Amino acid sequence: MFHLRKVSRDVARVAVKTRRLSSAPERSLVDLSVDKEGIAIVQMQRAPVNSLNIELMRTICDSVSDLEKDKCKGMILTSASPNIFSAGMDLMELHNPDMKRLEEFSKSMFDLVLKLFGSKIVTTAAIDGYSGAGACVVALALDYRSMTAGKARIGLNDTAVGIPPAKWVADLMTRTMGQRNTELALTSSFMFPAERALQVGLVDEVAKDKEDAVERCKKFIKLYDNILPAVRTHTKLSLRQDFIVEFEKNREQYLKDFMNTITNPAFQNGLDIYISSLKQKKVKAAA
Ligand SMILES: CCCC/C=C/CC(=O)SCCNC(=O)CCNC(=O)[C@H](O)C(C)(C)COP(=O)(O)OP(=O)(O)OC[C@H]1O[C@@H](n2cnc3c(N)ncnc32)[C@H](O)[C@@H]1OP(=O)(O)O
Repeated sequence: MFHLRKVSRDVARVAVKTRRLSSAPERSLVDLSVDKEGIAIVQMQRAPVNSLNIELMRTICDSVSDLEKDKCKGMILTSASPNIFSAGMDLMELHNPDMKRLEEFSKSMFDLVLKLFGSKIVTTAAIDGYSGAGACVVALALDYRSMTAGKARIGLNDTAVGIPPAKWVADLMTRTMGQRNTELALTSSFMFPAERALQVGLVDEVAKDKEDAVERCKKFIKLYDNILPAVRTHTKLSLRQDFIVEFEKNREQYLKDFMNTITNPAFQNGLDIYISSLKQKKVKAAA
């Protein structure tokens, strides 16, 4: 039987005072700070929309590794962009890609999802704005999500972009929302406002603004204050092991499938149109 007791975590190295790690140039895509309680804020700051390119994904991944090494209590993934959590995968990485870079991109995406999903620390997201496709996948890989009410939307709109969701993506969503809700969400590419996302289990709480969303994440992380970190991690990972093992087993195939989808001329034609429509929207808005 596990003995649950109040533990004094080894946060001294990280929590003596609020620390910023964003001064190093390779860290400029995220602002990373740790408060005196050992809770880290990993704030994406790849303007304008935090689209996930190789560098941003690697930076988030490395930040989480650092926080694990430092035995942080938990992390909150958030965004510096007002009204946007992240626009998902960087469409420019997918548009007429260089094959070597596309392979690196796919690997970085897999590494990030596995790092977050299998992280030893408590992982949360404060979602204050749009969180589509790849960004929704990233959020789903975390332990907890709070999302602001209002204009923010979250969902896996892969089918709308012309990407049939991979089995692992569907599995990840099913673990959180169940089979029926996942089927509806994936086939329709529905983008959920916070209240609807809460109803289907896509997010855990609705917040009134970003500050409230961050506070809710902190409160969630602190729920574990009375649980031994090693026991919590062991329990989490044993419950997630099936997904991780299956992913590692099929990783090469997932890579091939993703690369085949992206390099398919029909997908590239659709992407041309999609990117033009994004640019057009901007032109129309400016007119
Ligand atoms: C784990 C992976 C498995 C799942 C695979 C997932 C694949 C994907 O993630 S594909 C990406 C899906 N994302 C989208 O479809 C979002 C598209 N973007 C939008 O709907 C809107 O841009 C927005 C709601 C995010 C923001 O709207 P807003 O009006 O504030 O800004 P815009 O003027 O539209 O955009 C500003 C600027 O950013 C460019 N941009 C937008 N999204 C992306 C993106 N995903 N990748 C690259 N660039 C993006 C947009 O074209 C504008 O660029 P310019 O300033 O140069 O015109």
